[in-house]
Amino acid sequence: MTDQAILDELFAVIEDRKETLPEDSYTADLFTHEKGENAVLEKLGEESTELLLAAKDDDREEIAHESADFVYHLLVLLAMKGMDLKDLRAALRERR
Ligand SMILES: N=c1c2ncn([C@@H]3O[C@H](COP(=O)(O)OP(=O)(O)OP(=O)(O)O)[C@@H](O)[C@H]3O)c2ncn1[C@@H]1O[C@H](COP(=O)(O)O)[C@@H](O)[C@H]1O
Repeated sequence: MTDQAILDELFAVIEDRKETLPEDSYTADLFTHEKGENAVLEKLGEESTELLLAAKDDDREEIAHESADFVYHLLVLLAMKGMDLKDLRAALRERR
């Protein structure tokens, strides 16, 4: 993946997992979880807490790691809601 396009490429992989539901995919597990969307909502809660703790520790490596975990789960949530990165970009653009 190129750095510039990494979010779009990750989102495309997430959409593919949503469509094909491979057995060995963590992403597919989130889409088919018995808790429904609560599975990804709980992960977002956990990841945001882990991000806050990393920030409080001033641990830049951990901040980057937990931010990536959070963004990945955020993209899964957008895909679950039938939304995509265009919605996120549009919301950000409206604020400029
Ligand atoms: N970017 C991610 C990604 N980020 C986080 N995660 C998973 O999210 C979970 C995070 O939960 P936890 O914080 O509890 O994780 P942990 O293992 O306890 O520890 P840490 O991650 O906090 O160190 C872990 O299981 C990670 O593997 C991800 N799982 C998949 N992807 C990407 O999604 C795509 C599809 O992956 P599969 O669905 O696995 O095919 C691939 O491009 C992957 O790189």
